[in-house]
Amino acid sequence: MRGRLCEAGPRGRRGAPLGYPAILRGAERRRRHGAASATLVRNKTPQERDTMRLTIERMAYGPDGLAHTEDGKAVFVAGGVVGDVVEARVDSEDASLVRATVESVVEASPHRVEAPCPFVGVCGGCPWGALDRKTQLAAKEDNLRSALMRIGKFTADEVAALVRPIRSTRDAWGYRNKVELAPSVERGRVRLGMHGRDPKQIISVGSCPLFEKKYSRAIKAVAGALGYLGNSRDLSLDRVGVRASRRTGAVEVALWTPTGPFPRAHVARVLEDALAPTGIVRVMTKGEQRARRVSKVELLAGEGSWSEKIADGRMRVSAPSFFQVNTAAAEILIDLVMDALKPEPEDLAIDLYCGAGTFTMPLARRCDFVAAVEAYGPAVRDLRHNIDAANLSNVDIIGGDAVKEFPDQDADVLVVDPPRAGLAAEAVGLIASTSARDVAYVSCDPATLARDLARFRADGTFRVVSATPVDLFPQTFHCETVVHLTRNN
Ligand SMILES: C[S@@+](CC[C@H](N)C(=O)[O-])C[C@H]1O[C@@H](n2cnc3c(N)ncnc32)[C@H](O)[C@@H]1O
Repeated sequence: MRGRLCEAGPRGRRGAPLGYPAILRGAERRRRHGAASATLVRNKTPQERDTMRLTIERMAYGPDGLAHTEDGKAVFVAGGVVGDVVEARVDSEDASLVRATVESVVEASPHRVEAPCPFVGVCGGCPWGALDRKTQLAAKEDNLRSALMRIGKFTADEVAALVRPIRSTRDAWGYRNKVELAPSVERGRVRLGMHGRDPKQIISVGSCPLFEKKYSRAIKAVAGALGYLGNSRDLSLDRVGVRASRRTGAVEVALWTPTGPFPRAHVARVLEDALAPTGIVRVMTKGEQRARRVSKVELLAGEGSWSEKIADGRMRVSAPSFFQVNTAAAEILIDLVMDALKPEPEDLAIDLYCGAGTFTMPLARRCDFVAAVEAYGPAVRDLRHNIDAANLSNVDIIGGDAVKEFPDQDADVLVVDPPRAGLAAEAVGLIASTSARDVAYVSCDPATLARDLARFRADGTFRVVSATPVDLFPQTFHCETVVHLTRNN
């Protein structure tokens, strides 16, 4: 196995991490399975579990490959890559679908590659890491087309005309400016690792090839320092965020804990010795585990927020605020939004779900005035800071819900970038009530995007000009899309 970047973890036969399918070769394959075939067979394993031989037909919108049983039932196959013939163990089955996990690859797909991490398929970070990039990109385009047809009810001809080729950056690995580590206790010792495919499982890794290459040491240093400290003191860590920028040199460690006593000075000293980050903060939360709210961000050492250069500006982002995890690909989003809106110096703009200002700042540099709406307090404060630091005085920052606090001012151009849930149902009518000539919809979920585009179509004020997928998250099924809508005449 090339380039073992991750250090420890669960291992199966031949030293492969558990969950990582064995690829059978030549005689061994023929002995165990006969000639590879696309037909499904059901055998009992020694553990009396059903296994199936399946051909993976395509990648699902999710971590798995998709296959079908002989009677046409969909099978979501963990560890399967489009084109593989696999022997898969059935994990669950109901009336409509089967979930299965690859036990062995009988016939490896020509699209299968060796990933630079042995935890592909075990760790939740890069479920498509064993699939070549070209096929990943094609699968993301297909998934967008499929959502627009199935959910948005666009015809195949309409979709063919609307969906542009996917845009991507060169970095297929090492692109993430942020990772999150979670604590676990193994044999009485505290460890920090990544969430597994099964989110309850924590995978101890020494580094992650998705994380910013220049700071590949950071994960091991933070996990080692906090694991060491956690064995002698109760840190009550919920999670630890590490953000790093090769452009500014900023490295921030954010420790998420409930309110209460915390060995601040000790933690800061140990982390500074281990990593010398530019900032260490503690994000204090309160409330029940599932619905914890941030009550305060406490500075432990250095700077209280992380900084990044993006497009023609610089942004500061505090630990709880959203920031696009792939800065170079986020610049493609900004270009696509500006290409769609073509803002003019006398234009009024609205930026809904604006975060810390990724689109607000480029709009403010090009337009006369921008009204920017964001619900999350820390992001509103970051936006205020970013606008001031950039000497921009033409932005009205509105803290609140994008629908309830929809700006009173009119707009010539408008951008929306909602979370995965997409737009609130009332948003389409509110957007249609402005005189905006063009709208850019930035989406991280093809399904809710397709639903919302159907709503725009039903409303009739705007029509879709183009939908451009952007590969913001290589090695995963996630895909960002920028849609350009223009006013119907
Ligand atoms: C996908 S992020 C985009 C942020 C920003 N446009 C960017 O690219 O950095 C979505 C943002 O919407 C905010 N948000 C979530 N629900 C909201 C709501 N109902 N009204 C306004 N903002 C909301 C989140 O806090 C988050 O900052």
